Amino acid sequence: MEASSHQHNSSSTFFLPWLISNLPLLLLTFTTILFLLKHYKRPKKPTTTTALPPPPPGPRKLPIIGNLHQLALNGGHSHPHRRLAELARRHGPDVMHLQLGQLSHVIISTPEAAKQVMKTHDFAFASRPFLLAPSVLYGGCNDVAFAPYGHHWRQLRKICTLELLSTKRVQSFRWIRGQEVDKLVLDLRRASADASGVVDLSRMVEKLSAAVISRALFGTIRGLNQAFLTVADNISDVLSGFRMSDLYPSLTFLPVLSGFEGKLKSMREGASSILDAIIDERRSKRSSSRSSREGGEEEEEEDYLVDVLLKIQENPDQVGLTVTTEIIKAVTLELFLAGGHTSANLIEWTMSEMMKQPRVMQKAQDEVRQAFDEKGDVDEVGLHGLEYLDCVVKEGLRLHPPGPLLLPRESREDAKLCGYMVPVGTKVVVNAWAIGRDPRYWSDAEEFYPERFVDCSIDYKGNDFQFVPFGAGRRMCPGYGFGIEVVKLTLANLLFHFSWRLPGDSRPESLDMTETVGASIARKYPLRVIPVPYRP
Ligand code: HEM
Repeated sequence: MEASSHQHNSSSTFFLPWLISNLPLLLLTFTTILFLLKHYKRPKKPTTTTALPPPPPGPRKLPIIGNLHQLALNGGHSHPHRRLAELARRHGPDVMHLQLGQLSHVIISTPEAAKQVMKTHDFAFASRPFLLAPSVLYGGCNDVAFAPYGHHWRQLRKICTLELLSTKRVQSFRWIRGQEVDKLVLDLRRASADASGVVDLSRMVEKLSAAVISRALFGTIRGLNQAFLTVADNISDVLSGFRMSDLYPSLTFLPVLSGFEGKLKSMREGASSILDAIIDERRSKRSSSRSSREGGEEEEEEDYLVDVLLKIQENPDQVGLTVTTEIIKAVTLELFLAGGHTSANLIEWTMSEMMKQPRVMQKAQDEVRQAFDEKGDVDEVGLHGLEYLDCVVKEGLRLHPPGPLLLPRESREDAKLCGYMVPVGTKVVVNAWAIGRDPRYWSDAEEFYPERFVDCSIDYKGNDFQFVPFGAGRRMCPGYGFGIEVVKLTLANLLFHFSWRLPGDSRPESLDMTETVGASIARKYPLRVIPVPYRP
């Protein structure tokens, strides 16, 4: 007891002087704590307005393959644009998430969502994902369409819009289109004199379209065009669809083991050696015409698209990009692929739709014949007043956009789409085919009815998001003017010079309209028809 009272006394005698001497420090600490307590703000619990938006909805995913099985399952339609439209209806009408292999994809299926991707957030979605086939075929990112967003793409895109595919340049090739369409009409006349009179219009139109673009690109180069056509045909097949090598990019051995990479490399070598020969020939033609000009002889050489690129190569200060021969080869090959099949497919589908609906064919024919009857032939300048033909072409594009899923984009930053979060690096696929058939925007959407475009300002120039066959925004097709001229001139000639019948006793409504899968959607079965000349 005594010991404890002693202890107590000794501690109080020690504590008091300590307290007095440290009082200022204690007061400071105490007031600091009080201050901090008063001004400390608890971090707010996330409220619904500041919370991250949810990811887009989508069907359930399986391990490893994600949703690949849903894309592959036929369900009556084997084509990706049809299958994606069907899945979107059930799982994500505007924006749908699909895990395809290792890659996160977002599928856009309505005009509202398309507007957000290609207008509101166009900058965020202006890049392209890495795809093995174009990367090997174009020797890295030497081309335009598959190049990621950046300096190289911006400069090449400028060259495309200002130099290669400008309205003036497209007009300068009017004589090529005229000559090739005249050849087609002549061939059809000859065929109509044959016993059966049946022609494979799909093949003939394909030939015409390839000839127009290859002559605009390279002029006429003996023997080389046909070889180039064959190589380019094979290439366009490998550029289509979703490929395993792209969906599992980390499995780099896949394309090697399957032989796909080897096939791509040999295609590249084939195309490259033909293009080298074409470019050499154009270079020497240019230099000989330069020397004859210097020698006082006036020899005007036509500027084909490859010449425009060679000129830019010779004057590198013109653009902020060194245009190498590899770039020239990649761009010309790409323009050939982008411009050939697309126009041909649009012509064959529009003709097919008119074959199914003789009323539309007759109306379009009356318009064209009325415009050119006196002259006896169609000329391109006179086409611009033909309103119904315009509507027919638009309706063809609405129901059969040659690139139904446009070209894939990739998000360069996180973005909010229709209330959903789309993280950087997501692959974005716009289903232009589904958008063109959205029943909220198009009445009797499945019907070929060109009158819907009469007195209607909706156009394909990238401002109306319910109709985006050429895409919109920074990545929109720069060649639509070129394509549309070929399509209109060909259709007008087919309508003016011939009436059309189906072989045998086939009824128009029974014409098969099955699609085949390729870089551009073509008819599975060629359009076999009988041309009956309007005038002998
Ligand atoms: C009816 C004919 C054509 C159709 C339907 C068509 C359609 C398209 C589509 C859907 C795209 C992707 C747009 C996007 O991703 O938003 C595209 C891109 C492109 N098209 Fe066309 N096209 C046609 C004709 C042409 C022609 C004739 C050329 C050139 C000769 C051409 C050159 C290109 C190029 C270079 C790109 C890539 C643009 C880029 O990524 O910056 N196209 N086209």
